[in-house]
Amino acid sequence: MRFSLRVAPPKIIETRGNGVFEPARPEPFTGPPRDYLKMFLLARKDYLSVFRSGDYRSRVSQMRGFGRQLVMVNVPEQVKYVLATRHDNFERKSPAMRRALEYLLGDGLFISDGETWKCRRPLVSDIVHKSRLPQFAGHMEAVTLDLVQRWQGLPPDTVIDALAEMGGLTAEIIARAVFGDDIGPDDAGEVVAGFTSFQSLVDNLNLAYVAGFDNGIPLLKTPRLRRAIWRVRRVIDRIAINHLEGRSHDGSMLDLLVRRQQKNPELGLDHDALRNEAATIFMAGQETTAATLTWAWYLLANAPWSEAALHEEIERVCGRRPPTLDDVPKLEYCRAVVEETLRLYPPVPVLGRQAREADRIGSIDVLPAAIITISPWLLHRNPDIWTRPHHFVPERFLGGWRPVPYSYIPFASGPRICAGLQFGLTETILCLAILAQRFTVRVAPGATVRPASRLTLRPQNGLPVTIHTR
Ligand code: HEM
Repeated sequence: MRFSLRVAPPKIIETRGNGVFEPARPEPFTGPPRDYLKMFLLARKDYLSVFRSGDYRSRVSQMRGFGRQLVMVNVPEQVKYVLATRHDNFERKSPAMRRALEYLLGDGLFISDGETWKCRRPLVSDIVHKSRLPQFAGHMEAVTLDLVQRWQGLPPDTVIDALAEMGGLTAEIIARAVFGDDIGPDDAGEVVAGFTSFQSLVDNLNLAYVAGFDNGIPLLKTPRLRRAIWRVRRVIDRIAINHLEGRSHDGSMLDLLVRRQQKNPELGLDHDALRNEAATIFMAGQETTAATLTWAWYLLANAPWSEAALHEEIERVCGRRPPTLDDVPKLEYCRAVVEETLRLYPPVPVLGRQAREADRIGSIDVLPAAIITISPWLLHRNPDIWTRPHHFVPERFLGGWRPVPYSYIPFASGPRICAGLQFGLTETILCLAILAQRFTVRVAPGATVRPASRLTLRPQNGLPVTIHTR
């Protein structure tokens, strides 16, 4: 008899018809409660496949094994408790997240904590601040209009991967904002491919934590992992070095960081720290917006009534001239599509934290070093909070309606809220409007869409689409 450690992924639920679209999601897990091996094997590849239907409801629950405690929080008030009220006790990322990203990001803001995070957070928030949006929006508009030209030259019915296309688009935008440089499609493609391969190689879980190491242990650097890291870092390092050696003064984010350090040497940002922060902003800002745009195309392609409302709004607000930053506040429906996309497919579907000290969340006593997970995926589909939780209904975000506090957190919340929230939201709305004005996007016949959560939530095998000029 052959013993295999492979487990079949869950089936996908996806329904459409009569003006209703329920987009792809995995069937809830139904295995026995203590089938830890199966759950472990599934979670390594995709967290979403171990959620049971009960996990979607409002509750704080826990699992214990090998002396370790995993607490899952799916109640808005308790989400507030963890992310805001007791931030000091829960600010630290889970060992799995820290270990998964440390080779790429070093001590960059996304995975740092304690004094390093406290010192760098105001610095990074300042250089990506919304007051700088007019400068960044110039890059967003220019790069998207280049893509319009490229798509116009595609032979009819060419099948392309929307995830790779959106990855290239957002890589060029964020590269120009962070490095002030045009990295060009080849280097952008290299970064996107490197990060895709990196994601497929790192585990969602760090087994060493379960074996008693509170901080997990570093990942094994296999030749494939080394190569994936090298592909990303080679591009980022080359551009960063130009700045660090004083060859670029262009008002880019890295340029500002270098100047802040020169003015305030007590910040102690050495060469590596500057490069790590630049790489962090690049990675945090590229992958998330690319995934959001990709999911938005998938949703619109399957909801023609929503696509028509979007086209009508763009025409009413902009006529035939390309949308710009000034139009963004008027593109209310477009914003609603993006907000609903972030509800259904939050690019960071699981926020993992580690308790410093003992604490109490709801009625559960939390042990030091316990892992706390808050899943925007579960929270955003909680039937106790949302009506039609699995359906695509952008209209719910119209007319100034706002969700229950701490029930909608695609950018997290509290002191560690996404530093690039305004950048990311504006970029997604603007790119979507510019492209949707000129094209409709259709999912290629026969393509199956399977959402899979590794570091970010993306369609597992990309999103094959055809592009049609309007
Ligand atoms: C749709 C787009 C985006 C989404 C959904 C998103 C989401 C998030 C989330 C959920 C976190 C917190 C993760 C955690 O607590 O574990 C985060 C952190 C962060 N994001 Fe974003 N992000 C987006 C775009 C951006 C952009 C465009 C930038 C930069 C220009 C950026 C920079 C950062 C940084 C630096 C952090 C770390 C903040 C800290 O730990 O203090 N993000 N983002």
